[in-house]
Amino acid sequence: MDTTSAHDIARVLIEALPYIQRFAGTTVVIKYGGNAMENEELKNSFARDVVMMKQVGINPVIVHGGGPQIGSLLERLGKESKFIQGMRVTDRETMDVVQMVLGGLVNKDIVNLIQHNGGQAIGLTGKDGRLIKARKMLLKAQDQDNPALKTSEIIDIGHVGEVQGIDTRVIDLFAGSDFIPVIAPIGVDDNGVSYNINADLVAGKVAEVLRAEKLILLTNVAGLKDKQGKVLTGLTADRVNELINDGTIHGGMLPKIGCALEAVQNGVHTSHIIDGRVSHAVLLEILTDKGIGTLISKD
Ligand SMILES: Nc1ncnc2c1ncn2[C@@H]1O[C@H](COP(=O)(O)OP(=O)(O)O)[C@@H](O)[C@H]1O
Ligand SMILES: CC(=O)N[C@@H](CCC(=O)OP(=O)(O)O)C(=O)O
Repeated sequence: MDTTSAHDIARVLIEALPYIQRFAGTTVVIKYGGNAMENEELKNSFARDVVMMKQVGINPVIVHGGGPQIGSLLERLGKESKFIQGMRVTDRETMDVVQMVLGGLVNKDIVNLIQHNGGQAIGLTGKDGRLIKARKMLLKAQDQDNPALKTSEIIDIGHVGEVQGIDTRVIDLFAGSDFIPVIAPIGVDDNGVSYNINADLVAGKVAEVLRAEKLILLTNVAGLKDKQGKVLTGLTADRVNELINDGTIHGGMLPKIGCALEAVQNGVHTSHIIDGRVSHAVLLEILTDKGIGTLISKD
């Protein structure tokens, strides 16, 4: 190693020091999904980031998605994926596939990845310790002429749930230990019925109940963009509502921004929508002066 690169390393470590001091002992909830979960190099860089965070005293809690993985198994089984307002229509058979893919394949893959990169991880679904209490999502139909408006008609999308409550006791077990919890977004109701829940919604609620310092949502774009494609940051509720009303925010970004905003209004310090296609995106957000992506705060 020459002196220049040794100096670069020293500079980077020193830049990270105030952030390590500030965030040590806090909880950071990360929604892991998209490209960062499909590309080998990005998978390992994500796992290293999480292991590094834990090592410097931050408590990462991972909530993962897996929509594309569910879709590909359904396709192999000859079943078509159907989404209404961003939610997967989930009949009984689809619910079995969701549980196999999210609770089995994807969850254990992430646990394995973290272990392989030098950390300790435990995989959970919302059924373990009844961590995620769910209820059936009652989806209101959209007005045909104006999709931003909802009608009173309820559409039945099967076993799709929303979070009714999070029992933090299971997660609390890990706070003082070396283990990083990895949570699959499957919930259960009072009658033991299982529900498929959008992973962004679960991450937002988990961050709220844990009073997390940060909620970080990894996605496949550089952040929330304006109509010209410029990434916006430093957003508050008023500005986000303007961007929703003028149509700048639409599609999959709507629920994402919704839970990012709700989280900061319910006690999370900041929410971040960041680019999962960038290697070490999580560490760049947490431990550098510039940060990356879109930051949302209460005021
Ligand atoms: N204003 C916006 N800025 C950025 N992306 C937006 C915006 N409005 C809509 N989108 C769309 O939202 C998508 C992200 O949502 P989604 O695909 O559901 O993400 P993920 O699969 O990571 O949960 C982007 O790929 C983009 O197509
Ligand atoms: C109800 C609903 O739509 N659930 C999602 C759960 C997985 C998820 O949210 O995955 P991503 O974050 O990768 O999209 C689904 O079945 O696809």
